[in-house]
Amino acid sequence: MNSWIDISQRLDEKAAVWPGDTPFSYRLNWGKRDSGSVNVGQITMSVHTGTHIDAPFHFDDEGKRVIELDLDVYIGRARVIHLPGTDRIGLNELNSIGIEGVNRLLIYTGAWRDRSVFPENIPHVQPEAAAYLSEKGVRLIGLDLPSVDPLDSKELPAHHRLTRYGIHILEGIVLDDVPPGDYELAALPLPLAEADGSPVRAVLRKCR
Ligand SMILES: N[C@@H](CC(=O)c1ccccc1NC=O)C(=O)O
Ligand SMILES: [Zn+2]
Ligand SMILES: [Zn+2]
Repeated sequence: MNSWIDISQRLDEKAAVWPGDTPFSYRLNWGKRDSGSVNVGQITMSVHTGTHIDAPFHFDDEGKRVIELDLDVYIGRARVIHLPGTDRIGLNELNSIGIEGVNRLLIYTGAWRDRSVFPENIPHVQPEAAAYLSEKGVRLIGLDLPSVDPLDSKELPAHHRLTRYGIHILEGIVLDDVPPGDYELAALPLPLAEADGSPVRAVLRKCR
C-alpha cells in the first residue's frame, strides 16, 4: 500500500493570512452540553488562506466561479520539481528542468519558510512562462507560495496569463519533504457556488 502524503497547510488560528484579510477561526457554536447531543462548529476564513485554489473570478469579474471549474484538473498525475533559491519561475528555470507532457506541475521554492507569518518577498511566475507551460501540456500549476504574482502586484499578470492559457492555480502547498518526481495528486475544491477561491486538502502519492 502506498500512503498519501499530506501537502496541505494546517488550518487553525495561527494560519497566516494576506495582510488585512479575515483571520481563520473555528468556533464551537453549540456545545454538547447546551445542545444535549452534539458539538456544532462554525468556521470563518478567507478562501485564500493556506492551501487553496484560485477561481478566475478572483481577478476577473467575468471569470469562472469555483463550482464551474473542471474537476479533472485537480486529480491525477503530477510532477514535483524543485527550484530552491530562485527569485522567478520563468522560461530559463523551466527549460533547464524539462516538463514535456506534464499536466500538473507542482513547484517547490522553499521561499515561504515560516508559514505562521505572511512572507515579505516571494518568487513569482513570469507571465511569459504561461504559453510555454500550456504548450507542454500543463493545466495546473501549484506553488509553495501564497501567490503566483509578486505580493505587491495589483495587475496580477501571471494570474491573468495563466488563466488565458487554461492553466489553473493552486497556492500554499507544502513540499518541504517531497522529493522531485511523479505523483498522483488530489486537491479538490469545495462545491462553493459563488466563491472566487476554495481551500483544498491537497495530497500526493508516489507513482510506481
Ligand atoms: N492574489 C492573491 C490573493 C490576494 O491578492 C489577496 C487575498 C486576500 C486579500 C487581499 C488580496 N489582495 C489584495 O491586494 C492570491 O493569489 O491568492
Ligand atoms: Zn489565492
Ligand atoms: Zn492567486
